[in-house]
Amino acid sequence: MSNSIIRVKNLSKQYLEGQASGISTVSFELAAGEILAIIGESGSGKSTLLKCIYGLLKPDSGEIVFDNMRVKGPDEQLVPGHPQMKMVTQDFSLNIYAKVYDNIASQLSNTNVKLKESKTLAMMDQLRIGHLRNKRIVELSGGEQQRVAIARALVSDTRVLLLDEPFSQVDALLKNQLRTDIRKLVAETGLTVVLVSHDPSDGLFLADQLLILKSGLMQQTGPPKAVYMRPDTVYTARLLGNAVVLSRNEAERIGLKPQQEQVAFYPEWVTTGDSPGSIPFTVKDRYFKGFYEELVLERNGVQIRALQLQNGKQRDTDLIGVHIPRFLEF
Ligand SMILES: Nc1ncnc2c1ncn2[C@@H]1O[C@H](COP(=O)(O)OP(=O)(O)OP(=O)(O)O)[C@@H](O)[C@H]1O
Repeated sequence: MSNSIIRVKNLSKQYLEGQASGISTVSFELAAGEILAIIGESGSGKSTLLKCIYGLLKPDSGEIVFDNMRVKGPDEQLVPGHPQMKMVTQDFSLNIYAKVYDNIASQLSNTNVKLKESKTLAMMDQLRIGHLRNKRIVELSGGEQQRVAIARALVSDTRVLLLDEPFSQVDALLKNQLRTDIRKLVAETGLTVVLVSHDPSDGLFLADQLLILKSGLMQQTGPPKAVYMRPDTVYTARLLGNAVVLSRNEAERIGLKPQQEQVAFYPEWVTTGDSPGSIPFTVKDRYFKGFYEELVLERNGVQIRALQLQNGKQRDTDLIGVHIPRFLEF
């Protein structure tokens, strides 16, 4: 990748000698203006990787290169990392008694007061927090504080923004708005973003690239749609789409004919209804989820899950015809 702004090569960081904790030989490249989402279950090493990229943690081996310059760790310089790379953590690290404007403006030097003011106001406009200018941080909601923290991180000509669980403190509606705002910001400014989330939908919606971590090891990277549709491992299929995973024997008991030892499919790949060739399953449970319903289905002692749109056409029957047109093999 010729225009990559961040290159991470064989990065390893173990906290305890001889024990698997931290990350091991992680490598990736990220082009300027792209969003990378690091996704993995709890304890998989997401924060460790982000802290190493930011320069907060000294890796045991490997390197991080920002714009062709090696990022220096905490043992090498007083303020580690790179000045054009900023991180927003879950606690936002804002001065809670100071006003919104001052929290943001404090990131800029006083040598040109007019420029300082115009940059701060422009950044506040971009993040739609201009009306909060004179409010103190303690008077803001979690979502508003999130916007201030991002504005604060970006105001000083930042080129790479690192976000640690950026949506953990906001409700679903606000989360959608913030995710859309971040995408817009990246499209308008060419900003590069690396975000860590335990919620795969953040990565699927926002990212240009996903990096899947398991126990500190990289499982797969690639564009969200490609990784979702062709996961390399059962772990990734479960993580991204809560896939149904069956052994070969179980798969055969519900009429599938796999070649490999494990089969996985997403619940939305299962079609229900009495189409030709469908196989009858017993409906064990129905979970109302709003615009769709999740069904737990059983045949020959094997349970699977399927989704049904709540469009008024579905019937509340105990037996249902099932067709599984596509499945993955591992
Ligand atoms: N300071 C530390 N000392 C010892 N072990 C640590 C330290 N920080 C993290 N670890 C261990 O390293 C592993 C990765 O932790 P990390 O915080 O990077 O995971 P994570 O994917 O960000 O988890 P979560 O989603 O729960 O925040 C875990 O096993 C964790 O217990």
